[in-house]
Amino acid sequence: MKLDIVTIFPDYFAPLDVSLLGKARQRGDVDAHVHDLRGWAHDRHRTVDDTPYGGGPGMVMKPEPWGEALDAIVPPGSSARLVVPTPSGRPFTQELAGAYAAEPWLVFACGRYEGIDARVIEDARSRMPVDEVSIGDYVLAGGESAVLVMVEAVTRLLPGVLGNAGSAADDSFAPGRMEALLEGPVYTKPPDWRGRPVPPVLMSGNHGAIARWRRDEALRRTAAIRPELIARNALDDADRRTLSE
Ligand SMILES: N#Cc1c(N)n[nH]c1-c1ccc2c(Cl)cn(Cc3cccnc3)c2c1
Repeated sequence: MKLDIVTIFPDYFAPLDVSLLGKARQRGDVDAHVHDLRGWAHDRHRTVDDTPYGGGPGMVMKPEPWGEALDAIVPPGSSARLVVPTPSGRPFTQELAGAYAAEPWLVFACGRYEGIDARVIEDARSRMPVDEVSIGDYVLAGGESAVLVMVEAVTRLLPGVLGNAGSAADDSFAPGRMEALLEGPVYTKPPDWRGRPVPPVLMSGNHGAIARWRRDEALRRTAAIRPELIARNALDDADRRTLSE
């Protein structure tokens, strides 16, 4: 996968060089590049913002630097999808992360201030698919944190990145039977810690009993914390018995 990120804070993306994503980059599984938008701002002060037409608080990101940046990064006719974080975007979900993981090339536009001049998105839509996406119902100061979240959620789904292909498939919101159950508790050594034992079933070696216990814990946790997700799952009689306890 090819990733391009445009931002006025390139240092925000130093985390892309660590952990699993860093290894994926070193292996060449992910070809990621971070671009400083100010490289396409040509005045002495590298200005990227100006006052909003119609008045109002704050500043708006000028269209010219963005237009030149996207022209330079995405040549006409190439196959990039532009993803623009915005508080008013469609929700970023595990399903969307899965769709993005199948894309050959994602370009992320990180805005700041009160947002990017709307004509930038309009112009980009004339030559590439554009998604305006929000990572949640809270307010950030810009798009960088959202892009870090989306890049992590997407690249961990790429083959070989996790190093354990099965774990992405077992995610709380991965497609499949447990597609919307919250993760249950996990344990590791020691078997007893501060007088707190690991649930014996997990050391029984009975894989059927372990799977049932894990699903029951996921059902109980989901019913307690996100009851609205229960209906999104295909429940069997054993599940319904657990939830009725
Ligand atoms: N994704 C997402 C997301 C989220 N979930 N919260 N905030 C954002 C987000 C994304 C992009 C920008 C850009 Cl560009 C500027 N701001 C600051 C701002 C704050 C309030 C109103 N207008 C602009 C952004 C906030």
